[in-house]
This record gives sequence, structure tokens and C-alpha cells, in this order.
Amino acid sequence: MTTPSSTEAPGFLAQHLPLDKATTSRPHITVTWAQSLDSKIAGVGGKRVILSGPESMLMTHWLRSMHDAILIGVNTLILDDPRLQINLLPSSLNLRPPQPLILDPHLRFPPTARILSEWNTKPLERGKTLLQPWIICSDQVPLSQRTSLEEEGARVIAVKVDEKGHIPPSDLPDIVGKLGLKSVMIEGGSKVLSTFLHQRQREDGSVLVDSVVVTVAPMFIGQGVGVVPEGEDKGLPPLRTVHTETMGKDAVMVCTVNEEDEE
Ligand SMILES: NC(=O)C1=CN([C@@H]2O[C@H](COP(=O)(O)OP(=O)(O)OC[C@H]3O[C@@H](n4cnc5c(N)ncnc54)[C@H](O)[C@@H]3O)[C@@H](O)[C@H]2O)C=CC1
Ligand SMILES: Nc1nc(O)c(N)c(N[C@@H]2O[C@H](COP(=O)(O)O)[C@@H](O)[C@H]2O)n1
Repeated sequence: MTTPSSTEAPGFLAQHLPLDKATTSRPHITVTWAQSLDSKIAGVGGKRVILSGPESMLMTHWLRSMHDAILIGVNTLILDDPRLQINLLPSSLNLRPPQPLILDPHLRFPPTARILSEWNTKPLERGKTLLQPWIICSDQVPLSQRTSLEEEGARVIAVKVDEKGHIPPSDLPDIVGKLGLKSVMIEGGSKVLSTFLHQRQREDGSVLVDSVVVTVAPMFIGQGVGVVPEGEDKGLPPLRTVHTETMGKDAVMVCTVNEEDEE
């Protein structure tokens, strides 16, 4: 069992996530979530549930600090109003916070969201604990709507969307690479986890998701939001566990995605 240090990243993360090899032309993509034993990530109606204990939550903040960006879907932004910071790590380490990225095709981002209001109200924290939120929307969103959110302080990036109105997962490496980012940690929610896990390959045919890090909490949620939405559990990729760590009450699994389905 490991109790993560508050001054050093857990060794198994550095060992099993080859983030040092990431480049802007091939950004490293990690998909991560915390789940209950009955595979739920939130309660009924998307109510946020604290699944991770202090030890695995600290690990998550280390994982955040190791990536250039954290990406979530707009529903998670609206439901959880997260901060996406690394505030559990000591400020004396002067770690650069990860860039918040929101997948928000229709630009539903509320200007009252904490990641934006804190950016606006704490100018002295800019570049230290806070980075400007970047919102990725459809290029079909009217320019006036994009400009209006930019006037509120966010940066809006317009991209092509697919027929479902999603930002195509296989486009993400190119999108983030052009933004100068070498690694992205995708934190959810359910719809985003599902589309990224289902999309096996990048444009160049290599695996899309390089690492999967799952915290399993010993609890049952019952009805609630699944790791993937109902009916989307077919065609998920086979995973290979490369490391398992007990952290406090939780188990943390580090996996890679197998390129081929095993017989
Ligand atoms: N336990 C955990 O680790 C986490 C739990 N959550 C929970 O997840 C729930 C929200 O999940 P969802 O409702 O599924 O929403 P979501 O957070 O996955 O956002 C989905 C929305 O993102 C946009 N989007 C753009 N590109 C997309 C793409 N490629 N794939 C999918 N969506 C794309 C669409 O507008 C879509 O409606 C919340 O209840 C939150 O608490 C969220 C993150 C982590
Ligand atoms: N690792 C982890 N454990 C849990 O128990 C969780 N509920 C989550 N949720 C994710 O963390 C976001 C909140 O982050 P902040 O505390 O505001 O920094 C939430 O939006 C989910 O993405 N994660």
C-alpha cells in the first residue's frame, strides 16, 4: 500500500506513463476517472460523488500536474463546477497548473463557472495557480457568441464537429498539438470517456488513448451515471493492466489500450 508523498509524484505514474516522450506532433493522451464498485462515476441526475479518498485524490492531483492540460466535457463543467487545479500539492514546488480545456460544441459554458470567475477575480494567481480556461466549440457557433464569451475572459477555439455534434476524438491530438500542448488528461464525464475509449486510433493509425488510470473506490452508488452511458458498453477496447496500487481505501489501476482485440 502506498501513501503518496505531497512533495513527489508517485513513482508508478512516472514509470508507466511515458510523458517524457510526448511531443506536440504526438501528444500523450491519458483517460482517467474514479468509479464505484458498480461502475458509477456520479449519482442520480449527475450529482457529484466523492469517490476518491485523500490518498488517491492526491495521486489525481499529481497526475494532473504531470500533464499539460486537463480536458472535461461541458456537462461535467455545468454539473460539478470544478476547479481542475493542483491545489493539494504544495505551492512551494511552483508546479505549473495544467491548462483547462472544455469540450463544448454548442458553447453552453456558463460565464459564472468557477474556472472562469477565479481567473477573472484573482489576477495575481494567473500563471501560478490559474490558467485561462480554453473552450473548444464547433466552428458553426456564431462568431458573436464566441466573441461574447471571449469578452468574459475565456479563450474560444472553433473546430469542426462530427455528425453527432461531437468534437471528433481522433482530431484531439492535432487540436492540442497546434495549441502547443504535449499531453492531455481526459477526466470525463461519461459521454466523453465513452467516445474517447471507443475511438481506437489516431489519424496515423496509432493508438489514440495511451494510458488509462482508474481509481476504484470500495462503495456502491446504485442508480447514477455509469463510466460510459447506458448502451455504450459494447465495443470498448481491451485494456492491459500495467500496474495496480492500493492507495488508502482505493485501488488505482494503470492500463494501456490493446491495439488488437484478443481472442
Ligand atoms: N468520478 C469521476 O471521475 C468523474 C465524474 N464525472 C461526472 O460525469 C457526469 C457528466 O457526464 P456526462 O453527462 O456524460 O457529460 P460530459 O461531461 O461527458 O459532457 C458531455 C458533453 O460534452 C460535449 N462533447 C464534445 N465533444 C464530445 C465528444 N467527443 N464526446 C462526448 N461529448 C463531447 C457534448 O456537448 C456532450 O454533451 C457528471 O455527473 C460528473 O460528476 C465527471 C468527470 C469525472
Ligand atoms: N479523482 C476523482 N475522484 C472523485 O471522487 C471525483 N468525484 C472526481 N471528479 C473529477 O474531479 C473534478 C473536480 O475537481 P476539483 O475538485 O474541482 O479540482 C470533477 O469535475 C471530475 O472531473 N475525480
